[in-house]
Amino acid sequence: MTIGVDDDERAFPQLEDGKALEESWLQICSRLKGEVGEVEYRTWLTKIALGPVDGDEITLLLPTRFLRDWVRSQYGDRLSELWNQVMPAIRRVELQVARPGDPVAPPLALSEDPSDAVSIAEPEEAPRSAPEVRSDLVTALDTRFTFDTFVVGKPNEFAYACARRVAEKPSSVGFNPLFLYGGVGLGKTHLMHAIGAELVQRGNVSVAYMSAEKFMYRFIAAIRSQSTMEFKEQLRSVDVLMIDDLQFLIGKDNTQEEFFHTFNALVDAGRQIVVSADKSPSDLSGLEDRLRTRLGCGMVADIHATTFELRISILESKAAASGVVVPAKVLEFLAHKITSNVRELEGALNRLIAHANLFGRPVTLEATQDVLHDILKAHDRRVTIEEIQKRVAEHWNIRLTDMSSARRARAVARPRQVAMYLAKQLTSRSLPEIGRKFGNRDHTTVMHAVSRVAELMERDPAFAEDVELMRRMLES
Ligand SMILES: Nc1ncnc2c1ncn2[C@@H]1O[C@H](COP(=O)(O)OP(=O)(O)OP(=O)(O)O)[C@@H](O)[C@H]1O
Repeated sequence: MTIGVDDDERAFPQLEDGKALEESWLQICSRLKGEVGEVEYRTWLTKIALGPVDGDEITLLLPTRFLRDWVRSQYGDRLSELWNQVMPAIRRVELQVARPGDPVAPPLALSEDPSDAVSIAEPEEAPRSAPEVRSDLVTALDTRFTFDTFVVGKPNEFAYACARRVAEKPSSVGFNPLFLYGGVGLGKTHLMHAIGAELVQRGNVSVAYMSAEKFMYRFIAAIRSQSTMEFKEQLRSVDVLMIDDLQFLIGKDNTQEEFFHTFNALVDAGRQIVVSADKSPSDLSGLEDRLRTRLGCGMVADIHATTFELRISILESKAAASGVVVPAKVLEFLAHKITSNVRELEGALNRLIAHANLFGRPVTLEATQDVLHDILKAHDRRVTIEEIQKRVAEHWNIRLTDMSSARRARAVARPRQVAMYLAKQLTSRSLPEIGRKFGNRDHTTVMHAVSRVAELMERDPAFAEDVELMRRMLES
């Protein structure tokens, strides 16, 4: 088959050949979608527009240099193969950045779902794993976190309603940015992923979700590799940008600055921003004033601590989804005992369910007390990290603020490590949670502190006695 293209003209082929080209493209899209999965397809591949054909070469156009490079590196070979299979006259595929005035066929609208439009057998091979391809900028959306699996109650109904609204009508006046805040493990990340999943499912939007920590590391990496322009371009080409745990940017002035510019560029271009943090914008001291002001300009929604009723509903829903029968008595017991956050509640229930499945025994109250012995013990003590920091600071005669400061002098660093060690031993907080309470330190710093203190306790009996004394005081 030949494609009627005048050599000098490099025009998008019209009439029959144009139609054939479009049909081939629909088939290729359908195959690609089956191979890479819905989310990835919508994020990256719907940005491609058909460009001109020149002899045996077709040009595919992308809106930015970054996208062009990304699509070339991730899908370039596959695109060539598919074109060649579907339309053997095409032997080469050229990927280019669209220039103003380029003759192009528009990208595929999502309403024209290619898999519906053309019936083609799905490929046999397993789809490429999304996290691998997206890890460079975005974290793949967790498919478990949807609106359907989010249990709504008084403490989170407002945040839930706002999240739904943004998912239904992104960038509406008054909802941009959407700022979700609340304590640890109360569902902020879950709601953000739910927004992303809904948006991707509904329409032709590209969604980027990442933690503020990842934002910073990507930014630093871009500076090192002298590719900040690409980083900016990549971020600014998305329709919806979601940044989780923004409090991580406190004290990271350069990254804050970059985020501020990205934020402005996106909002000015009518794109949606969703941000989460552990405090409201006005309480995020340590963030630049101008950023705090802009963050508070849209909709600010608080997720409150769970109530007993909400904890029960969440447990009921998760138990039902697992298929294991968990008696109401056990659910009530857990909802009474584990009040701090949903993540822990869920973790406890999952452990019970795993136990029941493994040993084929029914879940009873006795079994619960036995299986969750350590978690329940930690909750009985109810020692808080703040309390540990205060007692340790008093004992070693340092300022409480040094628990979160950047000072590295041993007289300060050692008691801080002891406090981290005790926080790990006496509370059920995870390493990242502990790190956050110690001036937003990384979980690896906490891990190092825990092993360092354990090692010192083995070597130095006087030090071990000090730490043990501290532990007894805190436990009593
Ligand atoms: N209302 C809810 N319904 C169902 N599951 C929930 C709800 N709230 C929280 N969860 C579950 O609890 C776990 C922790 O939630 P999530 O990670 O969203 O918390 P977070 O507020 O982002 O915490 P962090 O401050 O640590 O970032 C997740 O597995 C989530 O699915």
